[in-house]
Amino acid sequence: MSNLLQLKNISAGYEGKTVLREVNLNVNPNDFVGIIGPNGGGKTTLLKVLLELIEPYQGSVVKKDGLRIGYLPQINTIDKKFPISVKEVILSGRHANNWKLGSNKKNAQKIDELLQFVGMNQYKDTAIGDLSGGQMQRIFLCRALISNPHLLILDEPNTYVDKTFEENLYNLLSELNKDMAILLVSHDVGTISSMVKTIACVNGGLHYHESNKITNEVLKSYNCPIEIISHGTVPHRVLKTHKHE
Ligand SMILES: Nc1ncnc2c1ncn2[C@@H]1O[C@H](COP(=O)(O)OP(=O)(O)OP(=O)(O)O)[C@@H](O)[C@H]1O
Repeated sequence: MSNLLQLKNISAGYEGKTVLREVNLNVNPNDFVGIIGPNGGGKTTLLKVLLELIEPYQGSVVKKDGLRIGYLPQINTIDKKFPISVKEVILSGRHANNWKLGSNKKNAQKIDELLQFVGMNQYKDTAIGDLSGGQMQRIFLCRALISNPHLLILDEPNTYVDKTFEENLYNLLSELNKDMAILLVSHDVGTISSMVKTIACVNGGLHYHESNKITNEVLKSYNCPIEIISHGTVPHRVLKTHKHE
């Protein structure tokens, strides 16, 4: 198959409660899909299904043979007190894909290359807990990349990233997208629209839009009145006053 990955008619949730209903999604090489949706809409659950961290109630996940996935989790799920160095965190990404780089020398070279890529060479031996949220996120990006993935999955990568690195991150992602497909979960609807190629709205079901234009129709699947405004080069979103049922 030419798809990297297919979700076929997936329903999934927790303890018998359904969060995702009849979701279909195809991911092809060089796709760049922005995943948006309201809080609790099931975006992270969708990623867990893709990563086979939870088993769906119904449907199947079909992966291309040998598919390697790099995953950057939401940083608030990470225990900052975990006693492990930057270098060790990056290396731990190899195991996620059973990916062997060979000699220690090759590992060290690859780590240096990745740290250079995110501008953090001097932090190789620092304890992960001593980094700021933004720095930690960059290290977890290196971890996601160490196995040369075909598909990179990012859950809210811009939550902690400082403004100076944010633009840098988007440049890095468009560079990476030349070699790999990217799925990016973000609340920042405006930013997502300027970077991604297509949009998936996840709100129990999944609505796929073959374009990166955020139209009224896309926003309707959010069930919140959102307006996008542009401020210099960084678009913002505005929520009008509204009540959730
Ligand atoms: N481990 C869990 N056990 C039970 N319920 C869960 C678990 N994880 C998530 N949920 C519930 O599943 C629903 C979807 O959560 P999920 O984290 O997938 O949403 P999300 O779209 O990623 O939200 P957010 O934008 O807030 O990150 C929520 O109602 C949440 O409370």
